[in-house]
Amino acid sequence: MSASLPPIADPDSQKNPEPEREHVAVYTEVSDAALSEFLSAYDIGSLLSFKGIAEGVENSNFFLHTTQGSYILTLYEKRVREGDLPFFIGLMEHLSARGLACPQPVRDRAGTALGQLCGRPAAIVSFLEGVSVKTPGVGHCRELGRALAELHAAGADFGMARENSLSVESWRPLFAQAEAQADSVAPGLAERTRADLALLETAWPQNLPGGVIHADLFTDNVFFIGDSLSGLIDFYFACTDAFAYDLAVCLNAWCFEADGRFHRDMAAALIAGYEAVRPLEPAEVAALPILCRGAALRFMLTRLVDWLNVPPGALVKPKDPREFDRRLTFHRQARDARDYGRQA
Ligand SMILES: Nc1ncnc2c1ncn2[C@@H]1O[C@H](COP(=O)(O)OP(=O)(O)O)[C@@H](O)[C@H]1O
Ligand SMILES: N[C@@H](CCOP(=O)(O)O)C(=O)O
Repeated sequence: MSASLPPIADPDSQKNPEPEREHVAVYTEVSDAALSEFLSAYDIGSLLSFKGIAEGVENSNFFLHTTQGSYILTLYEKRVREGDLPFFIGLMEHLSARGLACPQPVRDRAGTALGQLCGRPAAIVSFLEGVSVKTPGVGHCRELGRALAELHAAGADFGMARENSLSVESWRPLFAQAEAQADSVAPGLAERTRADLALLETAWPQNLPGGVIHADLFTDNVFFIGDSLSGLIDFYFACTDAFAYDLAVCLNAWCFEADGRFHRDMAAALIAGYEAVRPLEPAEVAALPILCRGAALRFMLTRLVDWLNVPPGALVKPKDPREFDRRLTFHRQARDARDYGRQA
């Protein structure tokens, strides 16, 4: 399947951002015969229906309804390193066994949770009820903060580790791929990014409390039923890093408008929800502004590289790097955690 994209390096073409997910993100077609053979290894009943899911960027996802229930089938596409899959699958198994509302991988009769389908690594996970919120409020942020701290606690005795391949050391090489064209996306972006990189590489905090983090807990990866958080999905950026960095990712993802306006009340609720479960240590509180600035730069850079490198026939419209350029304007002037709504 293919879809045409607007010219990507023309900022005016996206002055009024359109919905970000307008293309079907199913990269691998799965035939009935291939699916039947794949499912014959599992004890999940017989197939009632099967449908590709448009949302999502990285992988091909399908809803599966069987006589025993609902599931998600994921075919892992090229951007996910195959060697990382045991970490992701093992982590979801671990967290769901600890009671966290996240997808639970389903093992086949041989006890394996990772198989092969249509030439791709593939897994079936439990279906989570709920919907993601497009315009979160204070209550959602408080719930999110709680769930994030619960995730950090539940991951404490997980036996595997995975380096954060998108942490500070990766940002300069990422920027090198985009530097020459950065100013065509936003005037002055290259110079601003050079200055941010220089500062962050010097000031990036080390030795903060850490463990397993989600690292991509944006609104599309969190489900709610009514006002209650019902599940966390998409663990495919999860890694071992500072807990407070995960909080910084969430502050960026949940507490800003696309135009850069900051919602202090939502940030305060997010931090308070987190601290109701796991109080931050003084070093984490002190590091919050720099962590938020780094998290914003990380998403600006990955978006920028994608924006400038849309492959022919791409199925998914790239996300706008300028949203994070605008957030960086806020982070550059933040002095301490009080600017993010944390009570002193
Ligand atoms: N366990 C799940 N339960 C319910 N829906 C899911 C589940 N996993 C994925 N989905 C659906 O599939 C979509 C894409 O999943 P996601 O993991 O975000 O894909 P990608 O890694 O490709 O971005 C989600 O927005 C959601 O609608
Ligand atoms: N959250 C990232 C992009 C990753 O997309 P996801 O669908 O895998 O969460 C961003 O906003 O840049």
